[in-house]
Parts: sequence; C-alpha cells; structure tokens
Amino acid sequence: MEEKPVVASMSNEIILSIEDLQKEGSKKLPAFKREFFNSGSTGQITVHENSTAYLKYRLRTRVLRDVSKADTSTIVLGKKISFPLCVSPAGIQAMAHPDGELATSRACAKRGINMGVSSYSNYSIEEVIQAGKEVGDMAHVMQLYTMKDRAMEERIIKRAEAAGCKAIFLTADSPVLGVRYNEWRNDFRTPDGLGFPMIERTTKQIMAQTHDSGFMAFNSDSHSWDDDIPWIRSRTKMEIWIKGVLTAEDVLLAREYGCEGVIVSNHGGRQLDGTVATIDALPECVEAANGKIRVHVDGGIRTGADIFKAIALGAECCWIGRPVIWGLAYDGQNGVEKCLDILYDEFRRCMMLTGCMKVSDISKASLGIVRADGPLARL
Ligand SMILES: Cc1cc2nc3c(=O)[nH]c(=O)nc-3n(C[C@H](O)[C@H](O)[C@H](O)COP(=O)(O)O)c2cc1C
Ligand SMILES: O=C(O)C(=O)c1ccccc1
Repeated sequence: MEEKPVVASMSNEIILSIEDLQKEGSKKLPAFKREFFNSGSTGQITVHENSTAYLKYRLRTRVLRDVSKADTSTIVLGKKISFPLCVSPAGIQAMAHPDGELATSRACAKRGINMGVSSYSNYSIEEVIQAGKEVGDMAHVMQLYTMKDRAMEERIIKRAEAAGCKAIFLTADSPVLGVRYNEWRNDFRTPDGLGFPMIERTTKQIMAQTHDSGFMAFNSDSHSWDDDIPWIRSRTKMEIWIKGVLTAEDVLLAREYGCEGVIVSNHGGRQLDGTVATIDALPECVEAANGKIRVHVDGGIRTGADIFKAIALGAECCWIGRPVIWGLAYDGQNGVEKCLDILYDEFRRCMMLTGCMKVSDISKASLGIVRADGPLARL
C-alpha cells in the first residue's frame, strides 16, 4: 500500500501564487507567444527590477488591532472596486486565449475591478464593455497611442466615449518600439484570424509590418504635450491620463496640461531597458502630483504585499499586465479570476496582519527599508 503523506496537502490546487500561474500559464503557450508576452526589451534588466525593487521594503506591522471588519475596497475612476487593483491594457489577448479581452472583462466585472482596454485589442471596445456588463458593474478605460492617422485616433476616442469608457489612457512611452530581441528572433507575427477592430486592421495588414517598427508602425513619433493633449481634450469629455510617466518633471507637465492622472509605468520593461523600476519612480511622482492629480503605478506587481507597498508609497491604485495574460493562457476567464483572487486574498491578509482596517490606513508608517548593515529605517 502507498504510504500517506505525514501532512495532508491543503488542497489539490496547483495554482497558489502568481508565480505558479506564470509557470503553468506559460507552459500552455508556444515559445513565440510565451516570449512575446513575458519578455522585456534588450537585457531584461527593467522587467526583472520592476519586481525585485519591491523586496527592499519591509512591512511595519501593528498588532492587537481589531481587523475583523477589514475593508479592502476603494473608489477608482468613480467605481467602488474590491481592492486597489485594476487590469492594465495589454494588446492581442486572443493570442493567449480565444476569448481574449472578453474573458478579461467578464473576470474583472465578476471580481469588481476596473479594466484598461488596448487599442490593439482583438475584440472591439463595444464588445468588451458589453461582456463585462452582462456580469457586473465596473469601469473601462480606453488605451490610446498617438497615431499617424489622426482621423483613426479620433474614431477610437469617439467609439470609446460612446461605449461608456471613463477615461483615455494615453500611452506616452512608445513613439518607437523598444529593442525586442525575442520578436526579431522569432520573426514575431500575430497568428492568422485575429482581428484588430479598434485600429481597423486585419491580421494580414498587421503581419505586413516590419520588425523594426512592429505594432508601433502606426504610432506617431512626432507627438508632444502641445500637439496632442489639447487635441484629445477638444474631442472628448472623458478623463485623460498619461501612461508611461517616470519623472517628477512629466508629472508637473501632466498637471499643467490638465490631465486627471498619470500611470507611473515603464511599459512592463518592454520599451526602454535600464529605466528606473516603477516603485522607485513612484515617490518623486507622488510628491510632484501633490494631491492635484491622481498617481497610479504598474510594472512587476506579483503579490498582495507589492500592492500594499505601492499604496504605502502614495499610489492610489495598482495595475497588472502579465499576470492577467498568464491567467488567460492558463484557463481563460477562470484563470483571470484565479489571478485576481490570489492577489485579493494576499492583499487582504497583508492589511490585516499589518493592522490596517481600511485602505486609507496604509501609509508610509507601514513600511521600513533595510539599508546595508543598518537597522530598519523609517521612510
Ligand atoms: C503582452 C503585453 C501587451 C501590452 N500591450 C500594451 C498596449 O497595447 N498598450 C499599452 O499602453 N501597454 C501595453 N502593455 C503594457 C501594460 O499596459 C503594462 O504597462 C505592463 O504590462 C505592466 O507590467 P507587468 O506586466 O509587469 O504587470 C502591454 C504589456 C504586455 C505584457
Ligand atoms: O508589446 C507591447 O508592449 C505593446 O504595447 C503592444 C502593442 C500592440 C500590440 C500588442 C502589444
């Protein structure tokens, strides 16, 4: 007879962490897709550091507090969400699972969080919003690049507004594609049969792009604060947020140009390798915002404690890109729900174990930093 293990396993679930989801989700993808989704640019330094930069912070716990009614909810983009996390816009989600952005939208609606939709989505903004509506209440935002074809850019804005999007996230870090060895080595092309309804292109037309420019062939590299922000503002009542900000200087410009918020982001390390990790750029951006515009952050967030640390450093909310892709690849909508459930549970436990009753209790006092040979330093 087979010997029973001494400690019975808690469950048969093999996905307990985002790391597990990365491993199992990635396994389901052929190499060219896996590398496209998971890689960063050039030496992969920033994609790595986005996550490891969180490790230097230590949690300062407060004990003997009644956390029985800990409330993780918060209000973002006018919606009460279940915890301070939203899903970053990421293109070609149907390459991870046939249901693509529809599955992501349903999972977000079911779990009560907001979603960004890429201009390079495989389902239209109308379809993505409708899919979410059938499940629950949430906010969608439309991600936009400054485009060479301004008439098309305007059509994206108008469609997004008519469909009910709350905001435009203007991705400002991509006038040109980053150095992506994986895409060049694999001669990366989007698989046959996928549509790109927001940029009004078929896969055939996309595939015709060279690898110097890739998707960014449609993006304008002559963009500027002056030419683009007032232009967008005059075409929509939606909020305008700048995605891809890493410096206090650009936060001040976003304020000057009347933007509602910034996403502190380096595009998940996919554009310029060697930029600052986003959690390390966050403090100067929060200081420059001075409470006048909202500051959110994405890049490398893989645990509930990472979310907690970003909130402690002044972000209103965090966003995740790849973890959702891994969830999609693993099991479509179910996989994305699993991803959100893992992060929710970890974040809630982190709040309770640090003695925080509500999200607004999380502050600089919740963190310390260990410097070489020193005791824990307060922030
Ligand atoms: C496969 C993939 C596609 C992406 N597509 C877009 C996009 O279309 N527009 C955009 O602004 N950002 C895009 N991003 C960047 C994400 O919005 C986000 O900034 C980044 O993924 C966050 O880092 P993380 O993946 O470490 O969480 C993409 C990221 C990935 C991984
Ligand atoms: O690869 C990316 O980072 C990205 O932004 C993108 C843009 C268009 C389609 C797919 C991904």
